[in-house]
Amino acid sequence: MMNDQWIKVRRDLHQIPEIGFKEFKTQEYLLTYIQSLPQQNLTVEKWRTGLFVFVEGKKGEKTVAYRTDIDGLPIKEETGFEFASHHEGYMHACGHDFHMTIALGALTEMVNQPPEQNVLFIFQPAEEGPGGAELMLESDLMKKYNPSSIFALHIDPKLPVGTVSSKPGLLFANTSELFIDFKGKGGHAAYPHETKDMIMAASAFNVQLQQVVSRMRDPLKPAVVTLGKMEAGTVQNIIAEHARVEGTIRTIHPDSMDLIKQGIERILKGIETRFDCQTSVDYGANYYMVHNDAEQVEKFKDVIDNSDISYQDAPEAMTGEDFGYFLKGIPGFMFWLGVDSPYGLHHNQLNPKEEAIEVGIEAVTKMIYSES
Ligand SMILES: CC(=O)N[C@@H](CCC[C@H](N)C(=O)O)C(=O)O
Repeated sequence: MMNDQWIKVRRDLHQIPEIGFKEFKTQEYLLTYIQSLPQQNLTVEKWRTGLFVFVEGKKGEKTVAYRTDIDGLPIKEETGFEFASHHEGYMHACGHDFHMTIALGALTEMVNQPPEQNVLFIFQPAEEGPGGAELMLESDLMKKYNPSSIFALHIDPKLPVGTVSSKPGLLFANTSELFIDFKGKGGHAAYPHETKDMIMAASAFNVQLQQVVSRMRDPLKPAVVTLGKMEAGTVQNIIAEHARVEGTIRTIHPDSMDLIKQGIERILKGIETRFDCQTSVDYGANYYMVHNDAEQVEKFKDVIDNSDISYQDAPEAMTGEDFGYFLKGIPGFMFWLGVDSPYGLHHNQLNPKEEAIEVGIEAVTKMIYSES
């Protein structure tokens, strides 16, 4: 396929973003495309809203796995693209439309020119949450295919097109979601002394939360705590009886995660006493760090050095990726693919350059063909 045909696939997928475990149209689109390929060395199996696609190699002594994520985000797209999301309030703002297109491109090449070794393409749901990787890793299908190595990519808006980047060891952080509810006695805005104001409670919590990283965490162990959403109240003249904050915790060291959670819970105890209210905390999805296998990264570097693509050493990032679970079970790595967008990941105007699709397909296929 020429690049403009891949651009069409990317744009088709861009129009149908769906959130974790609801990727029904996406799965259908992927299946329709995959079923249009010659099927002689292919086995396609559904797993919830994802897919396992096995390509039998010529020797077939071992299996290398390549994973793409397939879900979108609950963000209202503001790109103004003619191919913008058809799903109001949802957008492929993390590049999974690119990731899927590149996986389909690499799969097509594997079908047309079978590799020496088997390849397992994993189309994984729910990367943004609640997490599909850990469940897929534990699935019977994964046990059946039992890959000996695994890799994946993520688009990088800050890198130029034609560049990939990775590093041995830690690439992405450990993450935990954070959801906290505050409940108290609401009431008339004119009688604050008869109420427990949950806007005040949540606001006081947010201010104290900043001290978890600045005062409770070991400064030599990097961490981030961010609240991305806050909701409270019903109308301007009623004191809110309920407030909710939603956020994420990121740490480089797995043990810092527990300490930060303990710090949050201590602050919440204080908030309960001070505001005479109840709080409840839920840590949602927790992702294990992405820790790259040094040998696999070295091999990838060699493969890229023998191509027109440039390789850069990547810094560690506070991004999270449940691909880390696959790497906990199988040696492998993740790399960044340069897409040169003025807007970053999770931005409503993310605009990755489509020329990067071909670069991604080349990097992935070259890595797979290097398995002799
Ligand atoms: C690559 C990327 O942007 N990944 C997401 C993963 C989200 C994990 C989870 N929902 C959380 O917020 O902890 C990221 O936000 O880094």
